[in-house]
Amino acid sequence: MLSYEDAKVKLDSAGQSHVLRFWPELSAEERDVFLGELSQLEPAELLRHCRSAAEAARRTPGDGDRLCARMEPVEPEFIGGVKRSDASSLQDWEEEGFSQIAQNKVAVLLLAGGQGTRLGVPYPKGMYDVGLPSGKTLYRLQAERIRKVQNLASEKCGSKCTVPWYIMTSEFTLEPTEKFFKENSYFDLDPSNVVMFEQRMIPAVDFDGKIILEKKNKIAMAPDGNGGLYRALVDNKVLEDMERRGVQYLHVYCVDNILVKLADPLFIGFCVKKGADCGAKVVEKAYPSEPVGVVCRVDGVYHVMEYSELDPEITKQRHPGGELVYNAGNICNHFFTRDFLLEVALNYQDQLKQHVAIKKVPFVDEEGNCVKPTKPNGIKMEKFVFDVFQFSKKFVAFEVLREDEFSPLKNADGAPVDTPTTVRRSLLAQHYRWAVQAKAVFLDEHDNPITSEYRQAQDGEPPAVCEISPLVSYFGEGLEKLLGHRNLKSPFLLND
Ligand SMILES: CC(=O)N[C@H]1[C@@H](OP(=O)(O)O)O[C@H](CO)[C@@H](O)[C@@H]1O
Repeated sequence: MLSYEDAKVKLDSAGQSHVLRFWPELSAEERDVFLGELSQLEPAELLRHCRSAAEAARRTPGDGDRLCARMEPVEPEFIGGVKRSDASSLQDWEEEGFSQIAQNKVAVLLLAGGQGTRLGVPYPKGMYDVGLPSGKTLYRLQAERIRKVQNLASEKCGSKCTVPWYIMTSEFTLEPTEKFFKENSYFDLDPSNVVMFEQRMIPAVDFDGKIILEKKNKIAMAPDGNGGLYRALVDNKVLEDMERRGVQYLHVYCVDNILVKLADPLFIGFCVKKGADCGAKVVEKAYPSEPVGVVCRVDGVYHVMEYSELDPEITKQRHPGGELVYNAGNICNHFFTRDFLLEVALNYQDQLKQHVAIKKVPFVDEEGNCVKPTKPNGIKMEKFVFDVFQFSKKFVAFEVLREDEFSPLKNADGAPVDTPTTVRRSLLAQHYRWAVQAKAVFLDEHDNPITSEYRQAQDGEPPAVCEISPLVSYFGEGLEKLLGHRNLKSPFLLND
């Protein structure tokens, strides 16, 4: 254990002596906890971090503007996609994806270290129950899709296979996530194929580069952003684990999209066939200020400009036909080869840009009272997962349909978009469409078939409540024999 003297030297050398100012008031137990936390900080790194946070905070607005000035949209012909490609190419890519899955070469990696501040729940977002008839949480839906895609690949290719599930958590989410998985018997996945690891935390600092104390014996820490992935892969020897299992391709995604297609064979197959080392799924942006990053080029290199750093005027630009110029919305679904990740881990992870988020960070004042600030007082530095695209030798983008693949849970109910209500609706609307496509007939409360006109309603609640277990259908397939020409009453739940 670090001694008080060592901690003092460490903090003094990083210009952070104030961190110990409440030391005389702490109990023996509180001191131990504090020293335990401080022992994890490395002085040189700490100094660099605090300095660069303060510098970056001074520089941010101009920096974003400079990048925006060098942005260009990606050429439409560069983007592959569900609407853009012919049926036989789509089939070809999907078969390729299934074949790679069947050979145990594909894994999924979930980014689940975030605190879900906007959603406002004190537990990991993946544990959220959005109010589906089945009561399934986001984690359960994802686990069941993994089980189903494994089964589909095994059936199609005649060999039993596994899609390992890597889950990057943080200090906030690791314990509850582990507990939740155990309580739910790993959703019937083999626990040895679910690998949880933790990303690093870094201190939040004030505008002068001084570490913020959250309590008298606790530094305000925050996860290092989803780009902390690359460091965490090294810290936790995850790439070695992938090598042992023979995994070559990785589908990385963030936890909050209820429609996520885990290990999507079409996307994987597309990327593999194109010889890509790195890829991103995109959707057409819904409106100029939609909070999604934009896939574009900066100085000719593929890049995602994050919504928080985009000039609002640029987001409003339109082509003469009315379409947004920067239309390729990032849905945080990425493809990487293991070789590419290895190269990033070895050569580039230190070069990843630090993005600055100015936040309200709770702190202790001079008298030792805990204060919840009313205006931003601190800087959290974050790395972004997509900032490695610039190192790619062959980057591809693949456009998918929003109504089929993107509905994220970001905000609490009451907000206009991306709430438990909107994501529940998106899933139920998709399942309703699948059932209707499979020629099911929904009956209204008077036992009359719901008319086709009614069926086509896109906004709001679907005309009937229909939920289909991912264990029955991964993406709408195989439903005709189960639902074709059946009369169904709402709410209808199709379980395995
Ligand atoms: C750093 C990062 O990955 N940001 C992503 C991520 O942002 P959030 O701030 O987590 O909502 O998810 C968005 C899609 O839901 C995507 O558009 C954006 O680019």
